[in-house]
Amino acid sequence: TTTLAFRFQGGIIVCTDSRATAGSWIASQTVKKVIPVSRLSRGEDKASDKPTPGLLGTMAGGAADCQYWLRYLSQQCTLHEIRHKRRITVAAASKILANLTYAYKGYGLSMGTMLAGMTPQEGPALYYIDSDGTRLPGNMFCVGSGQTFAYGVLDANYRYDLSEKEALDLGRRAILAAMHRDAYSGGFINCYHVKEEGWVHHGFDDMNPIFWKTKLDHGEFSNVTS
Ligand SMILES: C#CCCCC(=O)N[C@@H](Cc1ccccc1)C(=O)N[C@@H](CC(C)C)B(O)O
Repeated sequence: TTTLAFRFQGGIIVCTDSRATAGSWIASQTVKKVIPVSRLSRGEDKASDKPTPGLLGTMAGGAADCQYWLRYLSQQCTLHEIRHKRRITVAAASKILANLTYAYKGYGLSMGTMLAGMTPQEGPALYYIDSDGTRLPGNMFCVGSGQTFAYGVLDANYRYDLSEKEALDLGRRAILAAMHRDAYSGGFINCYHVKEEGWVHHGFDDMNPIFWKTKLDHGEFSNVTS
């Protein structure tokens, strides 16, 4: 897995790959590793331009652990919003998950997650939470077996004042680099933009045509002979 998220002037970009593995077996190429955490989404979240209010969570590590506990978190967030009649803050949502993983520390959970959202109280907020019980606020995180490849691209090109298009393209290019080099990352590039009104899905695109187009149009990956 390769997942990334970064804050910039236009909100937060969240991008992931879609591969699940079991050793060298590729179990899936179509895993949805970004899930809406508040407002349990019903049905397909087609790439559209209308923002959906709420937070996004990302998955890396044990597939079952991530799927189970992010759904649990989503339910806890919904309960919070019912009881307090207002959207949960990213700080509070991440604390629910961090407290849960810390309670299970040593039991063998494997999860590396990020929570991203924009609330009136916090503005654009991004947290890293993992199964060790670590909870960190930050401006940029890359999580998963391909994280180092993604960091290389982000660290070389990130600026806070990127335009929305530049930020989306940078997020996708960083995931592409990791999908190319990391055997445990691949499949589709899943990309979201989180802003004031909520999140917008910007595509679930097969990496193959994107890789060859990047090579052709930008002369990158020139070490690769077709
Ligand atoms: C078979 C099968 C289902 C997937 C098994 C399964 O959890 N694979 C894991 C790798 C892993 C992790 C811990 C123990 C063993 C195997 C996996 O693919 N994780 C990806 C993210 C999840 C959300 C898909 B990524 O981190 O690589």
